[in-house]
Amino acid sequence: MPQSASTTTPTTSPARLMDGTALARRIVETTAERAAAFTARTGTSPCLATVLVGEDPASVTYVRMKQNRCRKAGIVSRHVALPAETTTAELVHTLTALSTDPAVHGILLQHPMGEHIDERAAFEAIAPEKDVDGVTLSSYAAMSFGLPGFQSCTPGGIMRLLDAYDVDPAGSRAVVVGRSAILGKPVGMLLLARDATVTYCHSRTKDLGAVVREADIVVAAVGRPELIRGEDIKPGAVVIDAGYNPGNVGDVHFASAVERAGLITPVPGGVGPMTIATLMEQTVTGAERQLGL
Ligand SMILES: Nc1nc2c(c(=O)[nH]1)N[C@@H](CN(C=O)c1ccc(C(=O)N[C@@H](CCC(=O)O)C(=O)O)cc1)CN2
Repeated sequence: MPQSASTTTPTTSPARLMDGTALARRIVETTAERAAAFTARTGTSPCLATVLVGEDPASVTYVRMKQNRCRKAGIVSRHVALPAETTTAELVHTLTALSTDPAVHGILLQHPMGEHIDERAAFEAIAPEKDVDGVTLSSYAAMSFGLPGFQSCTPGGIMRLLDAYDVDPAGSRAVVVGRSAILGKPVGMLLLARDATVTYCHSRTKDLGAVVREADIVVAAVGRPELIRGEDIKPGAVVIDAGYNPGNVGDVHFASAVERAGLITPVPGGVGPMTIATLMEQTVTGAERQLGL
């Protein structure tokens, strides 16, 4: 029976790890079966277009990881590499072309894209039915109302992890540290849609530690290495570390947090693999929907 995060018993033993690698592997296996069935029925494979502006080394790595996972899942990947000086208009043109190409079922625009680009204009050039990374306003509306639609991949992956570990957000106090468009904001919306009481913290939040100490579920999504420390974790809380920092360091100081949390995601091996598994799954869902299957 799902456990409400607000009723998990405070613990004095180290937290249980939430194994994102294992869950992601199972999701990709199931996705590969669905992709094979799609190919058998339609004579064409699900296709994900990845778009990268510039050559930021971390982004290059993430896109490569997505392409590798596509191969495992039986998804064709088509990559569009654009120079760093690409304008918003040029990027919008590329995304519009992919949006109208019937051979492409999903579009991933790697983030960040460079300060000169109007990020919202770029994301909105992705057709909602191909928005398998959950970044358009249409997808945000679906997430905030708890309606079917594509979820932002890291937030969607986090919700899957909570479900897999029988954590029911309903009635719990969830604190999201960070308010980015692809992570903090949407994960808060998904938690709210599942009846958590959600607080967002950000750079202007006063006494961050005091707010975090109230949380039954903490989602750290701010991109500040080891910002959240064990002393700020309520005993028995569920701690989700969604921080991507150089050197595979999360936003949570793992060694101290693991001593207080009830459940905790490691970095690496927690939220990261779930991000890509969610992308694979949603790409096949997009392909199925577009062909009316
Ligand atoms: N358009 C998007 N841009 C970005 C997203 C996103 O979901 N959509 N998320 C992040 C980065 N990211 C994917 O793009 C990502 C980061 C990390 C991982 C991951 O699996 N990390 C591994 C460790 C990897 C390693 O060993 O080098 C882990 O945590 O276990 C996946 C995806 C920003 N941009």
